[in-house]
Amino acid sequence: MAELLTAAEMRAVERDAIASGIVTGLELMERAGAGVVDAIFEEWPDLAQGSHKAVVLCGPGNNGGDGFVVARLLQQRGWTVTAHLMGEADRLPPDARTNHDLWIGMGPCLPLSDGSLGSVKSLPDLVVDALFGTGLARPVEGDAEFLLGNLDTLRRDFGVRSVAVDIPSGICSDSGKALGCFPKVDLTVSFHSEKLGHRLEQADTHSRRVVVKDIGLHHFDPEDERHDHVWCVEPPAADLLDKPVSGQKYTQGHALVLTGGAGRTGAARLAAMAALRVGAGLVTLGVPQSAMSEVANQITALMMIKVPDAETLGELLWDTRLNALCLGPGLGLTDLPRSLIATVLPLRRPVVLDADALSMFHKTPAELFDMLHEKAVLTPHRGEFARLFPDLDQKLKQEPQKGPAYSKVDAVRAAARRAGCTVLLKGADTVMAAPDGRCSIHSAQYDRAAPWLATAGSGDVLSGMITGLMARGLAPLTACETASWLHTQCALMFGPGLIAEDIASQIPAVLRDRGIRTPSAG
Ligand SMILES: NC(=O)C1=CN([C@@H]2O[C@H](COP(=O)(O)OP(=O)(O)OC[C@H]3O[C@@H](n4cnc5c(N)ncnc54)[C@H](O)[C@@H]3O)[C@@H](O)[C@H]2O)[C@@H](O)CC1
Ligand SMILES: [K+]
Repeated sequence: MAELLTAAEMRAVERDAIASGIVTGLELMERAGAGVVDAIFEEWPDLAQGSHKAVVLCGPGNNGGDGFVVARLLQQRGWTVTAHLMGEADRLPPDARTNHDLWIGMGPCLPLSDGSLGSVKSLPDLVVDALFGTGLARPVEGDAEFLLGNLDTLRRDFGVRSVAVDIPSGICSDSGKALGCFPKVDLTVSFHSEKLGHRLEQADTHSRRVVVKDIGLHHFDPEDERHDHVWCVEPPAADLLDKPVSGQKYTQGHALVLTGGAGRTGAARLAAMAALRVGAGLVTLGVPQSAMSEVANQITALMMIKVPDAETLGELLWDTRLNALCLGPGLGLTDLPRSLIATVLPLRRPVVLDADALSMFHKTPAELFDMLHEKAVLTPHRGEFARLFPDLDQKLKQEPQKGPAYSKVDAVRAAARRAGCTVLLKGADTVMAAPDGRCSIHSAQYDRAAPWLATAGSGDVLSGMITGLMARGLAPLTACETASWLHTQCALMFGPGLIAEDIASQIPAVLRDRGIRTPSAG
């Protein structure tokens, strides 16, 4: 998986490299600027030919320094470039100052003003946003705010292209939140690794695309035992999803999904089908008396068993082959579900709690947390998260006044620690964390945007996938990562018109696509 860095981690990587003597800050800045120019020409090959006009907006820190490198390299390609500096050249940090001084020997450097983007009669072909990067500390105001706000209009109405250096200015690189205003750019070019802010919140609304340019720094090792890095979920390895050729159904686990009463069993059936499709050997629905005939009429490969009360469930779970459970989808909010949960959790078996199983504890979250354990997974959407962790949700909601802002990663890590289990907070930026601090983000954004996944029952399918993967023996966080990727991939494979029933039906195609062998090929 690919690392996602905070600003502090990025600074530490840079500091270590400079201290070791393998590179200087000035060399890193040169590589960063050259990376931006390469990315511009890769994105728009027509700009690589001939002479064009660029405006480079340079801020008061090293992001601005990168901007001066870009200005110089474009000018050397025969472009007409104007740089605009926010603040005083004397106050630039040393490497940025050096690049500023190199630039003023080559072309104009004007103070940043509300006219920096030119007039309708003299618009540039390209605007480079190098105002703020990982050092954004407070909301953007004044002329910078005005200019950034205009970039989208220039793109839409006049075809002016825009590129952000490192991150669109105004977006906090640790949280993805806007501090004041933010631009909408065509392309963002970051360095070394993506930052959290490229994946959190509505990241793909401020940049249509992000590319990362290598600047010769050291990457973290995914096998590193340290728990403080955040990882971006990537496609799971085929052998994680494949089944052993000689296996029989019990080697792949037996999941139990509990349904609600009559008329409310659809959500659990969706979850159960998803658990079966991701490869659990057997999946049984635990059904109250009132819903027995409804469920019996709807299932074929799934099995069912009557679970009228907590006592029956307790007896059923003497069978330790029932090795993963799912409670919540359509379960209801009465006393019965509460007693079912109180029966399941002390057994410390892998379990997913979703939907009603979360909401029913909104007045007494501590009661739930006391029962949870490290094999449990909570899969709240934002509303359910707010009910269980109101203080964390409140912090997350607050409009930030300084950077780095409190992020979804901070909130989900705190939630996992408090609950003592893995927590997965759903969204286009799904954040999942284990109680020991390990954390990943699955991003259904940019070229993996899957808006059709926002459909009734979609979350139930995700819970079922996690349950099925845990039945197959995956650890909770790995099951969450794998399921989030599969869930989105199924939606992308199906395309527009997707409803919840379609998601799990795409799993075979997704598995084939991942290179999972068919028996005949084995
Ligand atoms: N850390 C690294 O390894 C590298 C960093 N590089 C560049 O350096 C950038 C980080 O540089 P800096 O740490 O100097 O940070 P920035 O250049 O992002 O900004 C910091 C400066 O902006 C001011 N500032 C922050 N928010 C403001 C606001 N809202 N209004 C007005 N002024 C504000 C700060 O007081 C400070 O002067 C990266 O984003 C990247 O572009 C690259 O040169 C490559 C290597
Ligand atoms: K920027």
